[in-house]
Amino acid sequence: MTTMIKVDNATKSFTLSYHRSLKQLALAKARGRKTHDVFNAVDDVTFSVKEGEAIGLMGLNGSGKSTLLKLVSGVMRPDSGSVLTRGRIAGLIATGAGFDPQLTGRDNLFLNAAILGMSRAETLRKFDEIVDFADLDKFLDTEVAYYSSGMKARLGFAVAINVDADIFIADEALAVGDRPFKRKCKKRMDEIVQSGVTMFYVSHAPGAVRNLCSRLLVLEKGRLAFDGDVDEGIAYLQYDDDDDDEVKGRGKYTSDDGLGADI
Ligand SMILES: Nc1ncnc2c1ncn2[C@@H]1O[C@H](COP(=O)(O)OP(=O)(O)OP(=O)(O)O)[C@@H](O)[C@H]1O
Repeated sequence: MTTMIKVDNATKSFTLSYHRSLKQLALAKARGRKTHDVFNAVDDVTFSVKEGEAIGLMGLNGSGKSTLLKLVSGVMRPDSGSVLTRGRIAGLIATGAGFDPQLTGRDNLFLNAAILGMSRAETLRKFDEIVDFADLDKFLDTEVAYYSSGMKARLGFAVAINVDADIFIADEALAVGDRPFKRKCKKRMDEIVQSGVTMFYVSHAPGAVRNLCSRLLVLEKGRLAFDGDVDEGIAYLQYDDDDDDEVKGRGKYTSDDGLGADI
């Protein structure tokens, strides 16, 4: 089967600066104190994803999930190692990025679709489906400046989720929609997986990962700590489904963030 994502020894470092003002920085330097630290947000990560696989990515806050997703989506390049992908990548990352508040929902729909690589003809073909999905009919010709944050999110999701892609990546963006909208997104993501599109899904919700994914990657402090069966990975994380609020083992999870199991 074709390999769609190939990540080899990928490392991405960030600089953590300890001082905010120039004065603080100068004082720290004069006193011979450390002014910054370099750390690996993604640390020597290697894995590959085959066509049609649905991969979940879990880990504690700050473990490097979003950074890894940015490497896969091409938003960032690794400092060392390599990240190769095949085909068109789309997904729910930074949905609605590039919205112009002075333009109407309709104009922003076309603008956003263009940013995501859709031609005008493709957007016109999918227009009704996108509007229907966003459920913003009455407000389509209202300036986006007057949209609630939920309405903006719906429009952004509706466009992103309708882009034809070979690899679909989603970064827990679904957590902001209301319950019926989350349900709609879940159904659409199921359809995307069923249609054979490769899925890369970042979530803190074990239920959602169980429902959608056939394999799980777990990041710990930037390193790939687990790669395998979803249930085994969730057990590795020591998540207890029956106890939403308790902090256990490697982290705290609730079953109702994003696409929780209860949907
Ligand atoms: N642009 C950046 N510059 C500096 N540090 C960054 C940058 N982006 C992320 N980091 C740091 O890298 C680490 C990993 O962040 P990342 O957002 O990838 O984690 P995450 O696993 O997605 O977390 P969460 O579950 O909270 O979304 C964190 O310590 C974060 O502060």
